[in-house]
Amino acid sequence: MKITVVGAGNVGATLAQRLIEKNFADVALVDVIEGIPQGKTLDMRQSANMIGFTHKIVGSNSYDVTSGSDIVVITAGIARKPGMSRDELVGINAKIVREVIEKSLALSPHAMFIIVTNPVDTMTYLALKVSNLPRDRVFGLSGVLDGGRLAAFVAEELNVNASDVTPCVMGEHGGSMVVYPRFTIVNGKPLSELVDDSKQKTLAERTVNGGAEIVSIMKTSSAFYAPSASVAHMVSAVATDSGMIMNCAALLDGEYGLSDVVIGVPVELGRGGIKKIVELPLNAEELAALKVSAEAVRKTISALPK
Ligand SMILES: NC(=O)c1ccc[n+]([C@@H]2O[C@H](COP(=O)([O-])OP(=O)(O)OC[C@H]3O[C@@H](n4cnc5c(N)ncnc54)[C@H](O)[C@@H]3O)[C@@H](O)[C@H]2O)c1
Ligand SMILES: O=C(O)C[C@H](O)C(=O)O
Repeated sequence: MKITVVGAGNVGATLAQRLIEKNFADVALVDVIEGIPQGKTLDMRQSANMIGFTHKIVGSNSYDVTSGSDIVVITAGIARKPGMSRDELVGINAKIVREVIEKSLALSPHAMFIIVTNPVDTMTYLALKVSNLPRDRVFGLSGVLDGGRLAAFVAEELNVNASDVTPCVMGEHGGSMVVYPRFTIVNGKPLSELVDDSKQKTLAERTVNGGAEIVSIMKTSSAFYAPSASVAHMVSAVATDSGMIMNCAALLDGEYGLSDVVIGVPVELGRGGIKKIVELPLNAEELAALKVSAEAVRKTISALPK
């Protein structure tokens, strides 16, 4: 297997490290900044003796090294600064994502694309349009990360391990994201039965603001450890054909009564990408919140440069 990561910044380089350390694929890392992907991958190669990986990792400013990739992860782009919303990045990042898709698809026509660049739902929609690929091969990082945050906060609140929590966060990777306590399971029990409404609200609010909280603390960068771990988790599901259900930014075609919009929904991941979109039995209030979220994404999609 061969995986390309485009963007050798915080998320991209950390992801490349996580992937090569998993040792199930060769990795190519590409960036526009001269020397950065080359230097970072040389550095990683010099850890093979201690870590024990045997696959190859290369870095370049040219797409030649990406040829024949099975998976291309796009992390190239600008990250927000304190006080900004992810949507403010739409114009600048759309140009970058368009260029990356065109260049990488030309050399890896059978690849699937995992989009990380923000605003991710809209960038995934753009990637689908530019590539003209089916929706099973183009999807984005959202609910795995947002769910990871919810799991961390629930674990702190209930004094359990984060891995005891199966979180459920759907919708936009943005201000209208929806946390579903009825579908968030802690050691077999729904979160809605374990904490009162007010605590559920607090946990949901912290999750929705999870990215902004980190930006406001770090000031010069946004999150990258949990984001890179989330993408590595998604890539592993594809590589091992696990069929694991993960919440990803996916194009809807009638599911949840929505079409021609990308939002976070549970999907079954395996070889070939999205095997199936899972429709949870949402009640009227839960479904209404998802529809509001889809409208927020549609608004950002309408701001894409023509
Ligand atoms: N979807 C999510 O959940 C999620 C999570 C974390 C970060 N993000 C987003 O991912 C993106 C990257 O975040 P980061 O923290 O790694 O930023 P970063 O600034 O550390 O790295 C971005 C890299 O992209 C490179 N780049 C820019 N234009 C390029 C191009 N045309 N071709 C190739 N490389 C190019 C830059 O040189 C830089 O090295 C941001 O848009 C951020 O908001 C999304
Ligand atoms: O918050 C950001 O801008 C980066 C990313 O989307 C995140 O949620 O950490």
